[in-house]
Amino acid sequence: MRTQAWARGAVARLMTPFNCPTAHASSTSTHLLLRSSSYCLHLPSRFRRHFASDSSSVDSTRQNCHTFMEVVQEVFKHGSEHGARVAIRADQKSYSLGHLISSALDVYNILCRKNDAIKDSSIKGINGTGFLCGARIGIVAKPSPEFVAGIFGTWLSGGVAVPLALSYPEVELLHVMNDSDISMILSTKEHHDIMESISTKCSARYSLLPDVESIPPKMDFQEPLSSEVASSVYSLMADIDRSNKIKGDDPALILYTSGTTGKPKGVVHTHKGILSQVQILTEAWGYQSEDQFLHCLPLHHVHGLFNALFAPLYSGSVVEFMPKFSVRGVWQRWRESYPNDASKSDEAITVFTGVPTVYTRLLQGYDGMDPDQQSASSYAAKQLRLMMCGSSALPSPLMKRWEEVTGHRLLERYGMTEFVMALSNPLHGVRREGTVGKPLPRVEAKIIMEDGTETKAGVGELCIRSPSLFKEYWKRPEVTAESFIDGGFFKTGDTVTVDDDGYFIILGRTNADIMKVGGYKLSALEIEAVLLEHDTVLECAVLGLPDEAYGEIICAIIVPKEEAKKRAEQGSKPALTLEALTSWSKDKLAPYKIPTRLYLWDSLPRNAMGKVNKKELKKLLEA
Ligand SMILES: Nc1ncnc2c1ncn2[C@@H]1O[C@H](COP(=O)(O)OP(=O)(O)OP(=O)(O)O)[C@@H](O)[C@H]1O
Repeated sequence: MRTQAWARGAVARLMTPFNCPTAHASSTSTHLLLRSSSYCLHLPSRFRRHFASDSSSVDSTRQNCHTFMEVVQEVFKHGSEHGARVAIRADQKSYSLGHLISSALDVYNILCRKNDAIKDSSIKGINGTGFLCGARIGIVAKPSPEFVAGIFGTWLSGGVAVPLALSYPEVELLHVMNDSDISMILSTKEHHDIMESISTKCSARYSLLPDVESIPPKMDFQEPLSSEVASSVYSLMADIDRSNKIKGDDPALILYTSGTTGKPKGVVHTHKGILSQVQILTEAWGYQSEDQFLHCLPLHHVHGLFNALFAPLYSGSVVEFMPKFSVRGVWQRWRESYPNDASKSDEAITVFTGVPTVYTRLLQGYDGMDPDQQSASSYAAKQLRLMMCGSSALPSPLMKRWEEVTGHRLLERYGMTEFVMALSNPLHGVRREGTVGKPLPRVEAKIIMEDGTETKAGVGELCIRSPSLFKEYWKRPEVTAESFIDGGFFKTGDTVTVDDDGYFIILGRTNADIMKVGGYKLSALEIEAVLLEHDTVLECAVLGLPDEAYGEIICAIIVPKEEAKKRAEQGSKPALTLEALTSWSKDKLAPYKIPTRLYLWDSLPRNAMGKVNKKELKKLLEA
């Protein structure tokens, strides 16, 4: 029987003496390891349970867990097979949960070694436990196993992980780092120089994330971990856990909002909240250990982090990172998964989630393919189990076209940095276009009108209560206090209504998408949805601009489709005029909803999540 090299490496690394409070506890298990002579025993079959669908014992122990890391530890403890199963794929390599944990323990060691320095520079005001006492650890890495190990290692150490965007310009990165008082930055070789220099500027420590070892290509990934290695790694984690007990209420994560309506705010999530959220998503969307996710989203927002990473890992699914979204790459990956001969590859993708712009771009790519490739692509996409969309409104024409091409009626859901996901169309049942469905399990939603009273069917502000609600805005106690109404419901700032069957309709951000025109309150999202039905329109953003007579006037910024642009260039005329748009809109929109100003642009400025910052656009247009 083979001994797994990575696991032996992990054990060797675990023998590194710690200069931290947990060192003594940990050394007990390292002594045990020193005495073990064989790593080749397999665990008894009763421990070889299925990762997610296993029945009694894993489930019941999981229910007693208060943190995501406790769940990871439980799963690892309950079966060596689980530790050896592929959890992540990236750059043509596969990584098991065991590899991730082993690397997380390395990160723990790094943080232990720099413990005093980290604590010195960590600020008060956060009630964390563990040896890091809630110090913020910035994680700057592309979507990769190193990123995941960085988060796990931070959590094991009692730190608060702050995933940072690689796309941020230096000023913004510095703003977030200074705002969250980062004590230490963990990054990878690729970003070494810039991160080292930035860490100096914000007086933070800096360290490289250790490389995560991958499963050797020829190794059967189902081969169980040797029992002694598995139990040694587990007992070390248990030691850490005993002496470094992290509580469910402790802060675990700070994520920054997209900044669509103002300067990004740091949102603090607890361990308990994170665990609740992954359980809610697993239950609602049927995530399972057979699932394989193709992940092409940034990891500093909830969509990429929870929906496409934490919840799949919790469910025992495989997450395959495609760090740079590529239209061609996604279609190709689906075609490889399901070659057009009724076969399915072992690594076939089953779940995909994206923002509306991702689906728009995938359709553009599809339109550029030859008929054979189109048919192979449609066939392959149809075989996936689930395709989801969210983070901004999914326009009806896009939803319809996607369904024609792939057979998938996209599951649209609604979420926010502050509570992750709250409303969703169903996995089974009617997915209603133009709506974001109903509250997820254990989530409560109510609509509060301007006078402060609740309405069951009218228009008002959506308020959410959920076990996954954030703890607070980082260092903004007044803003936190103002964001809640009685009973602990969070005010989302989104104006919504419901249809006759209780499906929620998002009318938009109250302070960016709700326009006040001549006494009417209008939803920019509703008008955008109609304009997108026009043959010429590829993308659009509708917003209100100040006007003396009407309060605001409706302005539409339209990105025309390529063919329309070409036709217009040939005829030396604009792709669309305001007159033409007005006449086309007459039987689709009430007269007071028809835009009175039109701009034709080549593209819309979007952030990493594909969102348009209307506040910035307004400033630009007003100027
Ligand atoms: N399916 C959806 N349809 C319409 N809007 C959505 C949908 N999903 C999310 N959103 C919008 O995204 C918002 C949440 O995004 P996020 O938490 O990133 O904050 P933001 O509003 O973009 O930024 P900030 O809070 O900094 O202004 C929601 O409040 C809502 O306006």
